[in-house]
Amino acid sequence: MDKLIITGNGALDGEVWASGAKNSALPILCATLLSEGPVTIGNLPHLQDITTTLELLGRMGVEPVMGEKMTIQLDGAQVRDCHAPYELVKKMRASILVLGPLLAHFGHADVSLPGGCAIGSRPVDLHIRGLEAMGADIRVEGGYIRARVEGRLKGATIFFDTVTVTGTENLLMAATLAEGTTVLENAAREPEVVDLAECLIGMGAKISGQGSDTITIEGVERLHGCYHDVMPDRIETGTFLVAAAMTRGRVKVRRTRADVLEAVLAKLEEAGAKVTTGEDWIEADMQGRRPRAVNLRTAPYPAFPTDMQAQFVAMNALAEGTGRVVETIFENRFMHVQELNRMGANIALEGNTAVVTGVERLSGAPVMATDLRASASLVVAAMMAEGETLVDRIYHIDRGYECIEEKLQLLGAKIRRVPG
Ligand SMILES: CC(=O)N[C@H]1[C@@H](OP(=O)(O)OP(=O)(O)OC[C@H]2O[C@@H](n3ccc(=O)[nH]c3=O)[C@H](O)[C@@H]2O)O[C@H](CO)[C@@H](O)[C@@H]1O
Ligand SMILES: C=C(OP(=O)(O)O)C(=O)O
Repeated sequence: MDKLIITGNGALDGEVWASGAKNSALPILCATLLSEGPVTIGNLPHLQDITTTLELLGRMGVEPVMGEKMTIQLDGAQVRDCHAPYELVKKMRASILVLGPLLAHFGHADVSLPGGCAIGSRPVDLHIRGLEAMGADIRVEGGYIRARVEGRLKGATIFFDTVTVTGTENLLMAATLAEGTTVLENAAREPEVVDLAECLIGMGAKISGQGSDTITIEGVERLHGCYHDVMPDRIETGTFLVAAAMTRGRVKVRRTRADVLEAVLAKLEEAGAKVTTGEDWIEADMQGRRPRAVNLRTAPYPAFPTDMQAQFVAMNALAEGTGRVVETIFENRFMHVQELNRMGANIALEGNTAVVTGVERLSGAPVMATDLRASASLVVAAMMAEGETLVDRIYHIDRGYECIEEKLQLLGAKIRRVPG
């Protein structure tokens, strides 16, 4: 197992680029199962989760064709086996996103239940209820979701009890090939849902309202190929900007979007960063100042994203004052707290709230990555800790951050990978 070794080196300074968004690329790869022609996807990030998804689609019969400039072409017409096995689904929860497309296009799907993960129980009951409302017959047996439909799915009005990102994406994809109109109410407004909808529209789907909490889909009989570029990764972007704030430095992220990061940028400004933005870049400059601790509460978009919570806990750990960080999406997304405390942080957990009192210094220590963003928070903290930090189990970080050590080295960090 590879490890990262980081030596605290003070202020980051420089420019880096954002990769394509993992949480957009994964649903878009699954959406190609709906197509009857080649879909070409550009700006795909080079990540373990992408490799796992391509392996999953490959098992179904879809052979990726690699093109120039990191493009990949996939054709849903090649599908011959509508089955997502446990051994792949357990590696990556987003595999559940093949359920809606397979059922809508081929009338059946056997998809392993993803189960929970380190951050929470992560149920998929709303995906199943929505597909049932569209006429599917679904049984859960032997750890698998076995879904069948006679003819086409039927359009329906579906109200989500809770805002669910993958639930919205699964039903959005299923509805594109359903008979009649589907209305998704209390739908997720996340930019990655909008990116998926735009790709589906390119494939010939009739969708309106994406980005609002009511999405309307007029089903069509078939979808065709198209070209689509994956949007920039707002969470990777935010992680680099927090690293600037944490280290009292300056980081400019290029090839990104400021309009999808408003809640995060507002918190960086509250922490004392000078934030400037352009058409496709964002810069955070702390001008040597220590950050001020911020209070925040995670919630569905456009509120503060749960995927940035751990990184802000790390920043608060070295900030001036005390910040209260409330996690409302996942019941166990504070695994980084114990590891940060081992580095000298002063963080107390009170139910779903981390009370973070900033300390003057953190010290390097051997720590363990427990999930994707927890890992990112440890890396960010290590860059400002005294001495050396060894981050173990970094396969978590490789799921979501492309070339993490190369990009941080560009900014002046002392970080290297040690093969395990
Ligand atoms: C709303 C939200 O912030 N979603 C986050 C969630 O998306 P992801 O799609 O993984 O999770 P959901 O959005 O589906 O879950 C949101 C909430 O709804 C609940 N739920 C979900 C589906 C379901 O069928 N039943 C149910 O009860 C979950 O337990 C959770 O509390 O994790 C991703 C990875 O960290 C983040 O990128 C998303 O921003
Ligand atoms: C937890 C994450 O991803 P996943 O839903 O794939 O586990 C994330 O992107 O922060």
